[in-house]
Amino acid sequence: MESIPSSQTFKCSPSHPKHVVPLDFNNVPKLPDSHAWKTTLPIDDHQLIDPFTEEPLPIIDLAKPDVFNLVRHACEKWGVFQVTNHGIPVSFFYEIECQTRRLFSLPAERKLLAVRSPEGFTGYGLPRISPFFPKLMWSEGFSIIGSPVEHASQLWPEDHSKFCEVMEQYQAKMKGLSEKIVAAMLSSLGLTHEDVKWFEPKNGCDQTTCVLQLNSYPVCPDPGRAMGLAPHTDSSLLTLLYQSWVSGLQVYRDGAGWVAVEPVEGALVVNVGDLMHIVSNGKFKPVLHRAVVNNTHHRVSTAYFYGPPRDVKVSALRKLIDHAHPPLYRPVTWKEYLEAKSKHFNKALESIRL
Ligand SMILES: O=C(O)CCC(=O)C(=O)O
Ligand SMILES: [Fe+2]
Repeated sequence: MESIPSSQTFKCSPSHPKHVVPLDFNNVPKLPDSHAWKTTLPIDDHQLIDPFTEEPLPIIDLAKPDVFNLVRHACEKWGVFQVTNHGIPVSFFYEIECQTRRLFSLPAERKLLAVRSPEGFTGYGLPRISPFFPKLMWSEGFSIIGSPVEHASQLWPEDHSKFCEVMEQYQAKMKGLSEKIVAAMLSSLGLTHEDVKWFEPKNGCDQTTCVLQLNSYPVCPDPGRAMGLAPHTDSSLLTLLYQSWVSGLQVYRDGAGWVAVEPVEGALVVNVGDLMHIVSNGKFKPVLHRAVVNNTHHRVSTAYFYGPPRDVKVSALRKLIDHAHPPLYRPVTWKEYLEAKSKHFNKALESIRL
């Protein structure tokens, strides 16, 4: 069984200049040294069930009557589950996948027209976690907050309206579903609407700034030595991930190693993020996950990072605190937490621990 490769060992000080652009993956016949990770990553060394409990990764039908129990179990034991019956038609996922593939199939020089600026949050570029690792990842991304029109018009001066329309519709659908799943997570802990008023829009004004991240993992000449996306937890309350039909996502189970999250048609993967861990006062675990690559299929995924309104201080919910369970972390806004993450990465939670 593979020991956990890097979440414990990677450096917390950025070792790359911040503004490095992705490779032109189509023109690299051999894995360059910059992208060859030291350890061979046995990509087949993962399992489909937890070998200790023999439990498969939970797939939860949101229309089931016992959904709260299932959600609570999944969030406490796994920090990740897949959802079906969520109300978003499969045809819509095909549209988002089609637009995502359309973007990443553009020639490298065109994608570079929409590159994310060093201080920016949106546009085309490397995975944001790249500075924390000694090697580069075999992937490229495109980040969207709200309307993607600014960068999309750089990619397709004449022909970006369909892309923008699909991306905006997708964000609206993901937001609605995220609200529903967060409510289910909190209800599963015995909390009511009254206990969690903070994630509702104030004065009719919605101040959430969720991020839609399109990921692309091109076909790789040496997948056993490359890394698609290095191990990390998400900084969100939760993340909704659509991973198309190509496998690649793996989650880490303590003592058991990496477990593959196999694509299920029409299902979405739900990751518990760091902020949900704070809100639940440690009851729900943020899932450590990574993406591996392959030498036959170009994989894409879309990750929607859902968080609280910008100015809200996130802290353990009052009903979850008592003498035996004091608050574990100091209150932080999403912005403050992202700053901690960009400085301390996998030690960010520790850095706000009380
Ligand atoms: O592509 C995947 O399966 C994982 C993506 C992911 O973890 C992320 O974008 O944070
Ligand atoms: Fe992630």
